[in-house]
Order: sequence, then C-alpha cells, then structure tokens
Amino acid sequence: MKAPILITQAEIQQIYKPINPKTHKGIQGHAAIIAGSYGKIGAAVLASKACIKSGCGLVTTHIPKCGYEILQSTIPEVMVVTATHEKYISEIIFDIKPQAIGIGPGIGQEPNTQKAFQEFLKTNKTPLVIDADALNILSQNKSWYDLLQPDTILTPHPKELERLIGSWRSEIEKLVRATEFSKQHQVIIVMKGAPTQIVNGESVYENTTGNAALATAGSGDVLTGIITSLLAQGYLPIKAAQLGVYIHGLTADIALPETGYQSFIASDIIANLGKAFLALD
Ligand SMILES: NC(=O)C1=CN([C@@H]2O[C@H](COP(=O)(O)OP(=O)(O)OC[C@H]3O[C@@H](n4cnc5c(N)ncnc54)[C@H](O)[C@@H]3O)[C@@H](O)[C@H]2O)[C@@H](O)CC1
Ligand SMILES: Nc1ncnc2c1ncn2[C@@H]1O[C@H](COP(=O)(O)OP(=O)(O)O)[C@@H](O)[C@H]1O
Ligand SMILES: [Mg+2]
Repeated sequence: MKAPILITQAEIQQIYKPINPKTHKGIQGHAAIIAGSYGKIGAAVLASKACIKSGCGLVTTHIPKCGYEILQSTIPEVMVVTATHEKYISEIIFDIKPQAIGIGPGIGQEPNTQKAFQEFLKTNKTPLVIDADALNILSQNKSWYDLLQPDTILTPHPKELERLIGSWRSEIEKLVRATEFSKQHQVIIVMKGAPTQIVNGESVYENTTGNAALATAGSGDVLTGIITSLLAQGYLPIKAAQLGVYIHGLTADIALPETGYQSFIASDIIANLGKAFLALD
C-alpha cells in the first residue's frame, strides 16, 4: 500500500480556480441538496448554507414539508422544493437540472425515504455526494451499490464507513478494505476523521487542515454542502473532494484562536468560509 499523498496548500493552489470576473449566477453552478426530516431540518439548513457560501450560483433544497418555513426564513437565498410528506422525504422529484446533488444529511431511514432514494439512484446521472442517512440506507441495501454512477463521492464518518465496508482491526486493514470498495464500485470515499483521508481506487490523499474543534454536531453536514457546491461549479469529483475537505478544515484552523475548541460549532465553519477561500486567492 502506497503512503498517502498529503493535501497541502501547494496542492490546493493547483486545484483552486479563482472566480471569473465576468461570471454570473446562471453559469456559476446550480446545486441541489436533499436533506432533513422532522427534528433534523437543521442538517438541511447547514448543508444548504454551506453550499451557497462556497461559490455556486444557485442552490435548491429538497426537504419534507415541515421544513419549508424554516429554510425560507433562515436562508432566503436558497430555493426550496418540498416532498408531499410532512415529516420525511417521501419522493425525490424536482424539475430543475442541477449540476451536482448532495443527499443524506438528516433524512432518516423511513421506508418511503429508502424507496425514494432507490428510485432516485436508478435514474440519476448528475454528479452526486452521498452522506449520513443516505449512506446508512445504502449499507442496508448492498445490491444498490450497482446503481452508483462512477466517481460518486461517499462521505462516511468511521461508523458509517464500518456499515459500508465492514469492521477493521488496523488502519492498514481499513485502507485495504476502502481501496477494494472504491475500485469495485468506482466511487470516491471521503473517510472523515482526524485526519480525513480520501480513497480513489489505489490513490489515498490525506488532509492537512482541521482540528478537534470540528468534533461537533453538523460539521459533516456542512462538508456535504461545500463539496456539492464545488462539484456544481465544475470541479472534477476528486478535486471537489480534496478542495472541500481542505477548505472545511481550514475554517476551523482560522477560527480556533477566537472560538477555542469548546465554543466552535458547525455554523462557525460556514461563518469562516470567506476567510478560508481568501487564503487561497
Ligand atoms: N442539527 C441536525 O439536524 C443534525 C443532524 N444530524 C444528522 O443526524 C443523523 C445521524 O447522524 P449521526 O452521525 O449522529 O449518527 P450515526 O449513528 O450514523 O453515527 C453515530 C455513531 O458513530 C460514532 N462516530 C461518529 N463519528 C465518529 C468518529 N469520528 N470516530 C468514531 N466513531 C464515530 C458515534 O460514536 C456513534 O456511535 C445524520 O443524518 C446526520 O446528518 C447530525 O449531523 C447532527 C446534527
Ligand atoms: N478531532 C477531529 N479533528 C479533525 N476533524 C474532525 C475531528 N472530529 C471530527 N472532525 C471532522 O468533522 C466532521 C464530522 O462529520 P460527521 O461525523 O458526519 O458530523 P455530523 O454528522 O454531525 O454533521 C468530519 O469532516 C470530520 O473529519
Ligand atoms: Mg454526518
């Protein structure tokens, strides 16, 4: 097994594309976020806000009905499509054509949500980020792995990863299993942790930003929004994953002297996105 390639500032500078002065929202990328259920609409808010604050021109968020007023009042910049069910996503239907979709934060695992996710996977050809409960649904329905498009990005934390690839007894075994999974299903696995590693077939990349302040509710939901935004802006999936985890971690490194570890919350990642992007310009 090769040593991981570090995701350094120099590497990121090669990947990062400054904003074209003549761009407009119509060509800056339209992202869709499919997230939330009753009691976890916050996950949809965090992912959507991180998405629009990471540079894409438009964001449409698909949520259950109960989240409508919450979304519209907390992030007026984001458009909203609601499912027919009050408390969970019962079907995934929208007439927009986004350039990237992020699915999973806070969606729960209701049977109807599972069915909707399966129907979605059967037809979806749009670049995709799969996180949280969508990963958990996937790991309970392993025959659906065949429905994943090449270069789909999966963003599991260690428990979600275990549900997908099974348990491991050492870091080496984890990497071997993740590599096998990535090659077999042609997916990119963002193995979140300290540090986060990205597995893309035989290649492993290791992030160099971030700290323990990120060990707080919703920080993964925010990462989903950031990576989906970058995908919608035309970054190749592996580049969107690398730049996304780097920027996400950088926000915590920037904020730490002011917030300390304890008072840093997921909204602070979003609040510091601007400074993190400026550090790349
Ligand atoms: N405000 C909100 O609406 C929030 C919604 N959330 C959503 O809640 C749902 C459940 O997510 P959870 O991740 O809490 O539940 P899970 O059951 O998937 O994961 C929790 C388990 O994973 C373990 N775990 C997590 N990170 C780990 C790490 N780095 N190392 C080792 N073990 C680790 C925990 O100890 C725990 O046993 C998801 O859909 C998620 O998106 C959460 O993101 C929290 C905030
Ligand atoms: N100690 C840590 N050091 C660096 N990054 C961390 C640490 N703990 C958590 N993170 C990061 O925070 C995020 C947590 O994601 P996740 O567990 O999915 O959160 P949630 O589901 O609550 O949104 C990941 O990006 C992970 O890498
Ligand atoms: Mg998560």
